[in-house]
Amino acid sequence: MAWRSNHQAVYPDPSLPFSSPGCPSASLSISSTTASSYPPSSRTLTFSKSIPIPSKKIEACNTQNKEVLGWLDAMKAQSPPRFESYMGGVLDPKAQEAAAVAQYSAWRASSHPLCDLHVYFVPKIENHPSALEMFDELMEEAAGKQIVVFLDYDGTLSPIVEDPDRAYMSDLMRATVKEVATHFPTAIISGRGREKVYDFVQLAELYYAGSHGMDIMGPAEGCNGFKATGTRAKDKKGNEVVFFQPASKFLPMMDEVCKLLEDKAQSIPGAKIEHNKYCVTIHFRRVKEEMSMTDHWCWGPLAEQVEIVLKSYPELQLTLGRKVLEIRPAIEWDKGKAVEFLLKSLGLEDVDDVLPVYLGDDRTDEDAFMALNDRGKAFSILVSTVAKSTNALYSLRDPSEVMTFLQTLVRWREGHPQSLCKPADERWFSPYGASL
Ligand SMILES: O=P(O)(O)OC[C@H]1O[C@H](O[C@H]2O[C@H](CO)[C@@H](O)[C@H](O)[C@H]2O)[C@H](O)[C@@H](O)[C@@H]1O
Repeated sequence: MAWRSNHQAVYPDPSLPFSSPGCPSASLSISSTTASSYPPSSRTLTFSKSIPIPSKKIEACNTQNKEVLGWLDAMKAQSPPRFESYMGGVLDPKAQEAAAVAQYSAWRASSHPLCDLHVYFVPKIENHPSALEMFDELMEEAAGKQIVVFLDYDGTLSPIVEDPDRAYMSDLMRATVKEVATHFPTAIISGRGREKVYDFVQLAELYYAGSHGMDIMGPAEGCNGFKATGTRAKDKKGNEVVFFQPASKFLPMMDEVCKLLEDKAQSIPGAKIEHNKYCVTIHFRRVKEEMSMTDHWCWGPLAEQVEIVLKSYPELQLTLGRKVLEIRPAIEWDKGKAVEFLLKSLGLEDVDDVLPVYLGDDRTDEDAFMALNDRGKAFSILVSTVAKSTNALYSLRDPSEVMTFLQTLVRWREGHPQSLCKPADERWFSPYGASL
């Protein structure tokens, strides 16, 4: 396993033409190995030291630390951005809304005049057509293949909410996912701890990969170089299951880091530290973005605390999500590797016979989109209400469209009982049916 010691944030989103207020924009530069494509395959982005940061923005973020400002700027790029015209200046609210609507419809149309035009707020846009509108075409590709479904949790199966402990999925979504799992091998791949995401989903029919894929429960036999290690157990059929945890030796370190951050965050209103086993998540969503007369704590000082802790742990790295910074082991393992691992473990790696479908909303899902793109035949679907730079080929707006898509997939499967999809592989079993 290759190790990385990397305290630069990975996957900031120099997204589209937009920059956000508050923290500096255009302060990121992509390293030479990655500049040709975004998101880059090696994911080592560096922050430019040369671009001056306006003092007003430094004040607003209440930090002068350029590295921290870079993190915050990249984190903000994950959220719906404000629209700035190329002529300079932020558009007024009505123009912003119009720009957002025009841009989004261009982004997810299968073809659109804006795609070929450079207009003042949309430079050029790649298409990520709606997976619902393209459904029939997609299913032509699926003919005769075993579909495997991979689902992210937050923002995909459950709507994004202020309190991460209350990110419930609806009963209808649960019933839909359950139906999906009766027809297709299905796995949930989440940044959350595996047990936590299972508590939300409560379905025994699925595979679960928590901590951004660093905590997988699956078949024990291992395959293609992945030696199955870890705690073993038996499922109901007597199949041996294994917990695959490539970062297991980091657990004491993650406990330590979580404790340190909890101590630091307790005096910061709105800050929340979430222990996701092999990943510690620092939530900014309920922290004031800028300092005010009454709030002396804001994003800048919280991020500075994160930096202080991170500096003492060279074996860990920082990643970004939707209003979260995350600290995780600097190992070469991510959601993309987890997808590959699961496909291999399930004997479903055959590119010609198997069609993986991955739905996710976050920067961390880009690793899975990239892995599937590398594989060739797969459907990668970004869930987003705004136009974003992504490796996904298709898009869906929100969890409600995700549910419609999954229901449509189930109905399609029911209408094609013989001609499509192989019978379930004997090795396909539910690890959560095991008495653990
Ligand atoms: O991989 P995922 O299943 O998408 O998990 C990614 C992170 O999701 C959660 O945070 C996000 O959702 C919260 C609830 O809606 C929201 O409050 C937060 O701002 C979002 O970033 C989860 O709490 C994190 O631990 C996951 O890493």
